[in-house]
Amino acid sequence: MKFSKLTGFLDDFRFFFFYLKSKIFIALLLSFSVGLLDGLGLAMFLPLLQLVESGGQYQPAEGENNLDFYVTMFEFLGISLNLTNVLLMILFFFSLKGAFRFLESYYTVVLNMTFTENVRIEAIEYISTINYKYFNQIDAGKIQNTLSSEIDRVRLAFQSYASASQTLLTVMVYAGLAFLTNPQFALLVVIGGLFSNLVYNSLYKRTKEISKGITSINHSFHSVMMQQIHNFKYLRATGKVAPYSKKLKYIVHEVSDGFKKIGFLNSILTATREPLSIAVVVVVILVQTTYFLADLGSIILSLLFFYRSLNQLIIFQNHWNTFYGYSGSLIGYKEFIAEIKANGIDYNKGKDVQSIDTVELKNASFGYDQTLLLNDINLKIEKNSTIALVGQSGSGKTTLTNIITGLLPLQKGSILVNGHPLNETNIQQFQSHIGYITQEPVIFNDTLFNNITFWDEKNSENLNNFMNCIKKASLGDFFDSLELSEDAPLGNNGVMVSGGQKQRIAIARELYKKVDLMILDEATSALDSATERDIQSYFEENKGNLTFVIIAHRLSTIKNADKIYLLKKGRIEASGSFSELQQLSEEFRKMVELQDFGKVDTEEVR
Ligand SMILES: Nc1ncnc2c1ncn2[C@@H]1O[C@H](COP(=O)(O)OP(=O)(O)OP(=O)(O)O)[C@@H](O)[C@H]1O
Repeated sequence: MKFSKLTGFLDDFRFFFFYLKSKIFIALLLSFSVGLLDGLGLAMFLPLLQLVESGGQYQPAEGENNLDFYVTMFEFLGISLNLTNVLLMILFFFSLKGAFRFLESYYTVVLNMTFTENVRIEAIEYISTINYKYFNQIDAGKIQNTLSSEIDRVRLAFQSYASASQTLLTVMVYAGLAFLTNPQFALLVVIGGLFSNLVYNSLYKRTKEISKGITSINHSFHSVMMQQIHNFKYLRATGKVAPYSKKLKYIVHEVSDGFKKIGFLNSILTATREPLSIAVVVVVILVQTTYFLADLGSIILSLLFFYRSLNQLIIFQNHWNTFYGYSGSLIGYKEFIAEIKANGIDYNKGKDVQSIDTVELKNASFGYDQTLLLNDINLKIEKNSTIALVGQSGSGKTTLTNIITGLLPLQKGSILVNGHPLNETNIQQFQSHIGYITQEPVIFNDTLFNNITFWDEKNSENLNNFMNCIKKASLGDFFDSLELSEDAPLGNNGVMVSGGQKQRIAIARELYKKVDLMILDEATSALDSATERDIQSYFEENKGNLTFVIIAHRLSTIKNADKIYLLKKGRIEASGSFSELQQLSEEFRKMVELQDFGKVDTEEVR
């Protein structure tokens, strides 16, 4: 094993040890015990052969035989070496080996499951720390693929690594016993092992390269597949399902080709190993019988150990190549976790937030790169006030709400929550007081009850609360029409409900949550006029009891806002009440005129 290989092996060991601690050593100890007990049992064949040879009376063999001490030890313990005792000892060692084999086998399952569980939990924890800015930039397919198939491949990598380590240890036990029996054999085992390793080295390298390739193709497969599902309606309606599927099929072929190549290399390894090891055994026998005059028992026993050792070596090499086959995923997973660590935030540290009273932005600037999308923003959101953000499409309204909710970090300036810097505040707690109703309502593939209560227990208090929110969000008629009432499923992305219903369900969820700060991002865009009026009147009723930040393209929604901010290219162009802004800003006046304000219309300013 070259030095770089050894450090690679130790690196992987460190990685697995991190998840399993001393469990790894227990598993290795069990494998060692199995090998040793097997060896001890086999070694009893030596006195057995000699007993048979000498007609029942044990006579230590003449010449080189390092296992004699073992036989003498039995005599020392007062166990006389007659045929019955030797046979009983053989039975004893192999029965004990059976018991240890059971422990080893079961413990290996425990080890695998503990590893998989710990890795999955770690991945879930790390994913929950990802900051939104990084999330916006990362390929969603990579996250999905890592969490599903890649983690599984990492599990398989560990499985083969553990099996390889266990068999390697057994190889060493047999080699050690062979060495004790006859050093020449041991030397030949080592030479044989090194020789076959040399032959297979390039195959290992190639397998590793292909495996890395498969991991990256798998990422793009998941990415393309997710997009197909996400945009299925569009693709179906515009006859683009088939051309898009072509992309997917191409990737499927590529993955399959990669696996075939690995399979081909594995087949070479499987097919050539036995002839190669037999060739080594033949040479060993020839050398032993021609040049060394060891006694027959010692030769047979050494060969037995030697052959077992080689067999184990074959198994080891198979596991090792399988490990290489999955090592691409292991590397990918390590890189993924390192990337997430570098882009993660501890959302649960900092000053506690019991409620949101004020949120203030001071000279706040933000950009994904050098280009600032928000520039020198100053605004203060007072408790129970309603502020509105207006401006043309792309002016920065959504980005500003992402800053207010702590989703995106500022590049310059500061954000204060209740007068305290947000970066020293417990963001998780702060966000738990925020309701967010977006242009695209978030619907989970679950029941109406779970969608609104976020999987709360279904007791009478929560059900009452749920029904109140249903009524307040004007979902009463919809609810009455449901055969399964609160248990009605909403389907994937809410396909079983209309756009307006989806938005009202999202509103009901925020009402149930009892928030301090409600962000409405064009919340009424999918509602019909009547429903819009209902929701509007709900906001009117709650105006003064709750803090609202409203992004509204329809100016009718915000005519009573306490303060309206007009955004232009990431800057606040003007601010004031509706009438103040009409006087202050030509642009706002035009927006009002364009919407023929006075009627509740449906046209949008974009
Ligand atoms: N993830 C992103 N990476 C880079 N630029 C982005 C990203 N998201 C938004 N932007 C850019 O930021 C600018 C402001 O976008 P934002 O969504 O805040 O505008 P908006 O006023 O809410 O628009 P609309 O009314 O159309 O929703 C746009 O120029 C947009 O291209």
